[in-house]
Amino acid sequence: MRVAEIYINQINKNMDRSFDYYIPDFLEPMEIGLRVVIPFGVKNSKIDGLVVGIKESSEYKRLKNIEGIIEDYPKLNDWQIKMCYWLQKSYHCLFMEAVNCFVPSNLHIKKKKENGRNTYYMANALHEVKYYKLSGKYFKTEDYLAQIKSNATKQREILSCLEEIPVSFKELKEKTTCTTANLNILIKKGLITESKEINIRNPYKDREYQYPVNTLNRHQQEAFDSFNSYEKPSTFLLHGVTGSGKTEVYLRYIEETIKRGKSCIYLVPEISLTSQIIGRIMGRFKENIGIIHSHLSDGEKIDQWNAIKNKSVRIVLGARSAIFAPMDDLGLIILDEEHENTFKSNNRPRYNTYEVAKKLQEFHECHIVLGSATPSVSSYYEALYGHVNLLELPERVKSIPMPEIHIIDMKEELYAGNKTVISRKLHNGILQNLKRGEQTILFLNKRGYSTFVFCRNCGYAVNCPNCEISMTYHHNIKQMACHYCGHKEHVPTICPKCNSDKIKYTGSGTQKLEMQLRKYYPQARILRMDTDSMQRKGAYEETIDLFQQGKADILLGTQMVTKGFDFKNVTLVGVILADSTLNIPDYKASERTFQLITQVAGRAGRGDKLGEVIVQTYEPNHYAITLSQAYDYKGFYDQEISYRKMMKYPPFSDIIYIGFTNEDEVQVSRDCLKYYDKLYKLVKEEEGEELLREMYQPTASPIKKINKKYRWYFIIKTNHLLQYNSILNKLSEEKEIMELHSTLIIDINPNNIL
Ligand SMILES: Nc1ncnc2c1ncn2[C@@H]1O[C@H](COP(=O)(O)OP(=O)(O)OP(=O)(O)O)[C@@H](O)[C@H]1O
Ligand SMILES: [Zn+2]
Ligand SMILES: [Zn+2]
Repeated sequence: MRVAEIYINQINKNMDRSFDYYIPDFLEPMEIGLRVVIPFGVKNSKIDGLVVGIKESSEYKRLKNIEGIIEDYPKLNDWQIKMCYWLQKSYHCLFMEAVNCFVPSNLHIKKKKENGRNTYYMANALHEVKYYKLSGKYFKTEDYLAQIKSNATKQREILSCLEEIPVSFKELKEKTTCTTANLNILIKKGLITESKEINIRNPYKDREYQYPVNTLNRHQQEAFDSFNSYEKPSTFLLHGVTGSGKTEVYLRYIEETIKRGKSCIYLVPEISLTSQIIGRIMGRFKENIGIIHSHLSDGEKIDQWNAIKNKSVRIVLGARSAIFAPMDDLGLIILDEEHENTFKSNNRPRYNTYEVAKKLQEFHECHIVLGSATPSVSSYYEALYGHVNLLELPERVKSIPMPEIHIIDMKEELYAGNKTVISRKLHNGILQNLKRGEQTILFLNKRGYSTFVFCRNCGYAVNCPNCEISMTYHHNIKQMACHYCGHKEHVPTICPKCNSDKIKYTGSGTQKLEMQLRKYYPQARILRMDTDSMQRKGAYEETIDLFQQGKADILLGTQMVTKGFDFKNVTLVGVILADSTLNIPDYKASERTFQLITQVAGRAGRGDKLGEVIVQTYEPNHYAITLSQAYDYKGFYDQEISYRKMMKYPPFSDIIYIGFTNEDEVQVSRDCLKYYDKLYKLVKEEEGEELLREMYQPTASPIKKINKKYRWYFIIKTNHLLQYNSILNKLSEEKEIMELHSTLIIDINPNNIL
């Protein structure tokens, strides 16, 4: 018997290797990529696994046999298995965690007996519907009946009720008492035929969408022609100002790719998966679209998988996880709003979607298009000096002017006696807009009500007991909540430390802003959009629809309101406090601030009417603010890139974050230091001084504790990522490291290290 190498479907670092099993003859020809059921452990419990290799013999003795193959389970192709190994090694995850990116992991495996053998199938994949009809061999029902014994009552029953028009199994079941076994016998005898049809569970299928074709303007045409002139798989950065019609260009790229007989993946940040983008793409391409996001059930994922595999889906639209769609003939990957940090995964595997796309390019002849009004500094750098082709849309469609941006120094507001969070200019703007019936978007990067509750007498601040970070007061629940762990607490009326009753609330979040707006502008219809108000399913789409239809005057919210919206009647945008992103201790804080201001400003004046933007800040001279005011992307890029170069931040290095968490404060520091020492030794032995200099000392994390777990970390700022990755992989196989009590997190170029 031949031998199969099998990874067990379990997320367990001690099982992160393959196990050998015999392939019984009845399961030949076995293939790599199939899902099988095997006995495992002393109890021989049945468990499923993935075949990753097949060989003639094994170095181990007394192997167990594979029990069966799971029918209907998506088979992994060669390139997908290679991708899994690459993900495992590059992002330090378990092999099975990588596999789970490609296929649904929660299998409801069912067993059935067939010809005396166990066979397995998946209960989730029930939405594949089977149809039966008479085979067409004979003319009359009597002729069919003549082929079988008179005592085979069930078979006779089936034949009597079938015709040459297919009937679903469900319908057949209602009329007869047939079983699949009865049907299979009839199929074998050639009397009936079976066909399968996938009933795709697509919630968007029945909605009517339209997005008429726009004739490309000169810049769009150039971007389109340039893309078309590349034969070999290439990467592009489409840098187009807000409202320049990037979507239209993407849709043309897709159309072209489909024409060439290839398939497309269109990725957007999770939050932008709104009816707006879905409507545009469905409106243009109708049926052959699959929509993948993190809220799909496993059954729905399998449906999508099958539809992609049998080519009834040619375009996949989705958030970052859709990059793993099983397209064998991929021709194009689009990353819309490529600067968004949601393209980096914060869970294992902690992959970067763009890097995954580049890896896919090695297996498929596909183009990659990155698009943004505010490209990440790293992507733009690549476009200037690397292998990325820069395409530019420097103006808005129909030459609509960019809205004018005003900077308001909030210190001056205070001197002038204005103690509210709304400057006089913004106030007048809102009033005027209400009068004219035009819409306003207000952006504040903090949710909740008051962001800081403290005692004015002794300075005691209310912190989360689990996280050692200040809690935010939420007015709707009249409680304080921790934004890291969700812990809730009543606000003390008396200071627990000094018994004074001088408890003060400061700092303003979206909830408080909403209450203030309702007070100042009682006539206004106001909508709030943040993670608190968007918890209910469908709330997001509803809010956007209401605003789109003009049923509200003001939309206020967190980052959610800054992205991608194309509302023609918005003429005023206010940034309540630009500083909130600027003061985060992160090397990307300026970049993030520039992007947020530019993006939210870009929501104004997209129709016939002129737009205006008011940015409130305490740091009116910061370059991220002045250069966004001037719409000077290139100027911002130049300033930022020289700072990155001086500090050796990406793109001039990669940052490897190595963190530990543990409920025990002493243990976590000990484990972190131990790991650091081991790594230090290994790097010294294998690589030498140059790499050692790239390691920074371990320390407690800026947020010392989250969710009751203490945190320590160190970083490596490196130009030798590949060497480090292989050393880290080696280290994680060492017994001492595997036995550390603390949880280890390795994150390459993380979104943040707080
Ligand atoms: N060639 C064109 N002629 C006229 N209108 C166009 C053309 N191309 C696109 N549009 C329209 O212009 C508007 C803005 O386009 P789109 O939303 O694609 O901009 P964008 O570049 O993606 O902007 P943002 O980065 O702000 O999301 C849309 O309403 C779109 O239908
Ligand atoms: Zn006090
Ligand atoms: Zn907490």
